[in-house]
Amino acid sequence: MVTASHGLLRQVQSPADLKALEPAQLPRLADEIRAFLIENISRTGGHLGPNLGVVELTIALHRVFDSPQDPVVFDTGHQSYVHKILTGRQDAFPTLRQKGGLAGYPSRAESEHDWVENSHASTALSYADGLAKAIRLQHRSGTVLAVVGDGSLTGGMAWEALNNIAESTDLPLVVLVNDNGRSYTPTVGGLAKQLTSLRTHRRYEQVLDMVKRGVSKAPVVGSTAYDVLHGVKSGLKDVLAPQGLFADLGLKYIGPVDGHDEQAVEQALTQARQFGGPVLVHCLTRKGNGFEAAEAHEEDRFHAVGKIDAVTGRPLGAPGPQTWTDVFSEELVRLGARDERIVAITAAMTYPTGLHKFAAAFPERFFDVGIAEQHAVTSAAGLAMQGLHPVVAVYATFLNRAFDQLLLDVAMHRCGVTFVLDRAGVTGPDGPSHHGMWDMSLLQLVPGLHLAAPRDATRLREALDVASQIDDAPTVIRYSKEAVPDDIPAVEVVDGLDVLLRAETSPPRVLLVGYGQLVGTTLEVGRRLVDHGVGATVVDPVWALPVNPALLELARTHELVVTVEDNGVVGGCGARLAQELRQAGVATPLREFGIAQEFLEHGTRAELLAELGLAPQDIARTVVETIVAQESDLSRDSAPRTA
Ligand SMILES: Cc1ncc(C[n+]2csc(CCOP(=O)(O)OP(=O)(O)O)c2C)c(N)n1
Ligand SMILES: CC(=O)[C@@H](O)[C@H](O)COP(=O)(O)O
Ligand SMILES: [Mg+2]
Repeated sequence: MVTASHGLLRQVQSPADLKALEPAQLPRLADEIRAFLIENISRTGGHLGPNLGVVELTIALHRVFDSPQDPVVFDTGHQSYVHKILTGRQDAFPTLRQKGGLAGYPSRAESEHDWVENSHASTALSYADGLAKAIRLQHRSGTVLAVVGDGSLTGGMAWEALNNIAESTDLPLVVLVNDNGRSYTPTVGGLAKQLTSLRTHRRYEQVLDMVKRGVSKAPVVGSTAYDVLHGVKSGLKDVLAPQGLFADLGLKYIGPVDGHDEQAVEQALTQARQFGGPVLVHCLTRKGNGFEAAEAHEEDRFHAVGKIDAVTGRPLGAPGPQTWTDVFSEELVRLGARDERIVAITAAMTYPTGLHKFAAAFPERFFDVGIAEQHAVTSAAGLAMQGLHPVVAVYATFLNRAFDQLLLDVAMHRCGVTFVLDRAGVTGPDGPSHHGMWDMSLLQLVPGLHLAAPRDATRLREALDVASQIDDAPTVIRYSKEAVPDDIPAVEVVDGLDVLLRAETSPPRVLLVGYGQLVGTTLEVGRRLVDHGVGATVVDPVWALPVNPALLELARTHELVVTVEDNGVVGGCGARLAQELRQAGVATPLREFGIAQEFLEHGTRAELLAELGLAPQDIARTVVETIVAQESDLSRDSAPRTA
């Protein structure tokens, strides 16, 4: 939404328009962008805090660099709204993160100025390394700018890239570190300490002031504050040893620069771009800057908000229903009180995964490792080897990058580690790299792994208890982003299978196997079939892996098996059950329903599930069509063959 108070902003529809502005106009532009962000994101929801923190530095980078000839890459991409505002997409903001609307991350389909769409952190420097090498190799002009947050720098990939970048002297690459001291919560680890020391060193503040006042005539590029101080006849007596993580790695470093002083950032980026080799510009910013409610929000500075009041920042509407995360959060504290072997690990997502209650109750048994899922998993293996039972809580999609660690560091060593995958299945507004649609397919490859997809809170609690007692293999519990449904009781239990609906007709025709959040849908399908006179049995194995042999026996007595899961269909639980049926010689055909194995755009979870044909009525219709087709095949095959 663009109002009259955005007069100056309306004039800026491209980086060229931005470059044409006088420096004296930029503070007003920054104010208008902040107002625009608050007005729009308070209505749509989104990453308000991160974007309020990058207003000035995004203005500066688009005045210094010539996008898209100079590729600008955002790490994680959640902080690219200002970039979008300045590259001709202001009018689309009322559609942010909505189906068919503006993506919440860079989108190559939206703009030539967008490069990286993956919302998984710590990738930007590797992309930038490749982009810069290509420019150099092809003797093209252009300098790559990578914008990376302090949190994303705690990811291993970032250091793999820095290790390569640091050895080069002529790579056309500038790294802008957006250091606001936080991921959601304050950034952890030695890196955070290093950044803090750079940020708070007494002399650096004076250097900061000098750079700001333009006192320093000495080239600040390629030097630490030590050289700047030496080069400046400013009477400063102290000298600073060339210090700091980045300088020690051999990277040219400029900073720290006040990331809310647009001219200071412009000056630093100008010098860095001219240098002709890799330079790291360290900008200090505040997440949520300019919105009091965000800056005061202790938990995460409005990292990701729903619809809120644009003045007070308070959530609009009544508080939502209990979520899966809420149930897990409380149950883990109970489990931790009962079993002191339980320890918990997060990868910089304490609150989003619900571990904050466990952390408060058992601070010495809680570990935040930063955005470092691979490290989290193998560290968990170490904890398990010493007799503890780690619970690693991550969003399902982020486990992808730690698959090798789970397979070989945990499972091969028969370590009892429990993985709790939040946001499993279709998530919605965060788009293709956020849907938790890969884990069931990946994890069914892991020998010995147990995977539970609870259908309700009671099953989640039970699964967590069972998992905590399995100490010779990985256990996985997955649940979606939605509210937790009311309990769905079993009408009977057959060899570990929860029977939710027993066919009245004899023989029963369709065996419906539901998994996790879609068990409710599966039960609704069963009821529709029964209403149409098709005998249906509905079961929930709860533990999808290993496959319960009782499913194979039940399948023998039905004409068709139907599986319904909130996971990609390729390699999903349906595919795995079909394989087990074949291996057991059970000829009953199986029809899988799940997420099409494609990159799904953003939208609401309900919209996307319906689009995938996972609404109960659609599944029921397809099942009836399948049954009818089977009947006609049967009658054709059994009809006497005419000569
Ligand atoms: C691999 C991975 N793990 C977790 C996340 C969830 N996540 C999104 S943004 C974020 C914090 C990023 O912090 P930082 O890089 O400092 O950026 P800021 O939000 O502070 O601008 C996290 C943990 C993610 N996107 N990718
Ligand atoms: C950018 C990122 O990875 C997270 O901030 C994500 O957007 C949060 O998703 P939820 O809103 O589902 O917690
Ligand atoms: Mg940060």
